[in-house]
Amino acid sequence: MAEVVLSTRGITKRFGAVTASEDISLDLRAGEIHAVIGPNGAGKSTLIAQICGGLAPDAGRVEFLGRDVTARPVRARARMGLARTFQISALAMEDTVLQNALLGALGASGRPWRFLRGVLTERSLRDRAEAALARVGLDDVAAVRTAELSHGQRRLLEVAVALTLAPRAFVMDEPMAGLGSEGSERLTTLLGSLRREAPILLVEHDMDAVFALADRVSVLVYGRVIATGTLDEIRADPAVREAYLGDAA
Ligand SMILES: Nc1ncnc2c1ncn2[C@@H]1O[C@H](COP(=O)(O)OP(=O)(O)OP(=O)(O)O)[C@@H](O)[C@H]1O
Repeated sequence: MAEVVLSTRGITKRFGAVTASEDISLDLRAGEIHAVIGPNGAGKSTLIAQICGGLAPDAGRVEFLGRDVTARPVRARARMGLARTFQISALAMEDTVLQNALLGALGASGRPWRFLRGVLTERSLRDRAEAALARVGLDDVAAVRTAELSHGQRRLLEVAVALTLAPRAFVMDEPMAGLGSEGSERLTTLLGSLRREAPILLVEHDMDAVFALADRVSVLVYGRVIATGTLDEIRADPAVREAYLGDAA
């Protein structure tokens, strides 16, 4: 079986009376896209926040590249190669496409932000940013202000920013949200090829994308993983059919 790159073990998080994550153990293996699906409020965002370091679990641990990273902050995990894309865009809209990619490359280099001005002329960072833009097909709009991009292009730029980290794993929070069919097809093709570079934990509502991309799926309901398996296993699982997919599955 492929190496486990990222995992949670018994992650639990409570907000008052609500248990948003209950004893969640998940693995992301080399080469795979592992989708996490679940209805609104199932606890997907809370899970991602604990995996990426924005929220500390009440119990359990997160391991990345064989290390316990539970106590490490977001930036430390990012520098290890844990690349996250956001549900709500974190791009600087007034900056150009290339500048956004450079900011990602600078963050990955671990250097302080005051070196930003020098970055525009520094070859290695520029190369890294330009390579990431080419990888997602945005090299021809590198000089364009990010605010002028279409929604779909911004999603691609987010992936490019994540790529500048030289990622060892991606965590993607609803990358298909708000995309039309052309945008989703383009992003689906890109994500399908990215799994060879680094595995993807894909939190996604768009079931077409999940069915097209996922090697395995975990179904989250009321903070618990009720099933993990291949698409066929998930489709056939009676608990999943009842709780989430309904008879249409
Ligand atoms: N900071 C918080 N304080 C209190 N309750 C919270 C907090 N964050 C999340 N919750 C609760 O935890 C549960 C899980 O929320 P979460 O946002 O993780 O779900 P989700 O699956 O990401 O939902 P969606 O698909 O709507 O984004 C919900 O009942 C939510 O109200």
